[in-house]
Amino acid sequence: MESTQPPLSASQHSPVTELPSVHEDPSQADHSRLKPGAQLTLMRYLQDLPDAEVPHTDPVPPRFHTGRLPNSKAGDGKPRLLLMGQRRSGKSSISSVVFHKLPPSETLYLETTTRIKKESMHSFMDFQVWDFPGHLDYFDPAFDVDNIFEEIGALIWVIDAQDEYLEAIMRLNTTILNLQHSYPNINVEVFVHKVDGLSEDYKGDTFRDIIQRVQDELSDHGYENAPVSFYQTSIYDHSIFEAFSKVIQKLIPQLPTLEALLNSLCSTCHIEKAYLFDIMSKIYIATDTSPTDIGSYEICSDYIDVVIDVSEIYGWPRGEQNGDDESLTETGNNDAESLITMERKGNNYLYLREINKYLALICLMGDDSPAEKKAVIDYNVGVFQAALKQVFPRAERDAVEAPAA
Ligand SMILES: Nc1nc2c(ncn2[C@@H]2O[C@H](COP(=O)(O)OP(=O)(O)OP(=O)(O)O)[C@@H](O)[C@H]2O)c(=O)[nH]1
Repeated sequence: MESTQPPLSASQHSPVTELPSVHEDPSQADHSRLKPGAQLTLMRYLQDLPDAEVPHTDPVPPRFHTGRLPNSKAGDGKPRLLLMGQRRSGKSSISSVVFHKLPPSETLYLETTTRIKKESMHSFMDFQVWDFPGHLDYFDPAFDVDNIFEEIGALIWVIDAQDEYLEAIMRLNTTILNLQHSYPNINVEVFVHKVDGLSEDYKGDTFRDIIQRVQDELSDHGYENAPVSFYQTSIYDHSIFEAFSKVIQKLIPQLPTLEALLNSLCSTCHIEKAYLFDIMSKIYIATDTSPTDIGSYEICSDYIDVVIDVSEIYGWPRGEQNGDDESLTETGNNDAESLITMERKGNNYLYLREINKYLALICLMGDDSPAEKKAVIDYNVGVFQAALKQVFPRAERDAVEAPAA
């Protein structure tokens, strides 16, 4: 990794450790069991640059993940997140709250989905969200199953925890078993949803019961270690964003690189927790590897809301401001930054820096990170920002080509 600026440390002015190399996963090399479409992964969507392609026969592993699978064809399709589950389980509500900022209470007025609703999301990576009607039997011969599941990123199965869930589990298992031969690598993400209405004890019992039933039934059919993950979610708190963050993170091949960069930044600047947020959806696409607690995510997520609200009032059209100044057009915009104090078990600091058009870095700092270190933190975050440009070149290119209106 080439960096024009040597980084500084908050305590001693020593360089930040060099960016780690991330090698291609050899287990991904053999996909002969899969249908051609299933061989594609999200990587190729992420950085659709000609120079990001890695020839299959290249004996030298790339130093950084390139955003493309060696055997993938160049295409302009987008990875899909499929939202499936029983009627009224909350699929449309989830999509509306996370991606359209619909206030949760207004989901009461959402109409039943009668046909597959396909939406494209444009952010640091482009993807599609397909919202399925609850009653649909997609394994009916009338449906082109390959067309639905071919370029899928994740299958999100929503189960209403406040309702009778046995049939939902049965349909989920049927779907997993049907898919396992052709698409064994699909991530199945089960959202045990609407947990807001349940008592703590009942919530835990229901969650465990659902996991047990799904796993038992799958192993009865000889399918051990199915790639299924479970989350407790509700649109009335941050849990749905947290769950979506984890789903999306699995689709980002550069995640280990991002985590290593954030770890490095945290240790150099004495930051307790750092999140890289997708501003539009408030999904965090990476965080450092120190333990995450929902509380720190909530603080950061609320802070993004404040910053967005303020910038909507006082913001300016950045495209016009950039002019020809190369240092500005490189990142697509001026850096927006702020440092505020918060009363939360002492003097904690929140530091936000807009990284590019799509991403913002938010850091949570404890007592030992007072404002006087801000210059050093600024500098190191600048180094982090420069490194990120190499990890997500496409986001930068978009920011230059299509400045925000
Ligand atoms: N308590 C609670 N209610 C929720 C939650 N999410 C959704 N709901 C409610 O569940 C009801 C059904 O939500 P929808 O999003 O329409 O469900 P759907 O799965 O899209 O339904 P179909 O379109 O019929 O397949 C609505 O009244 C929502 O307000 C949640 O997290 N908690």
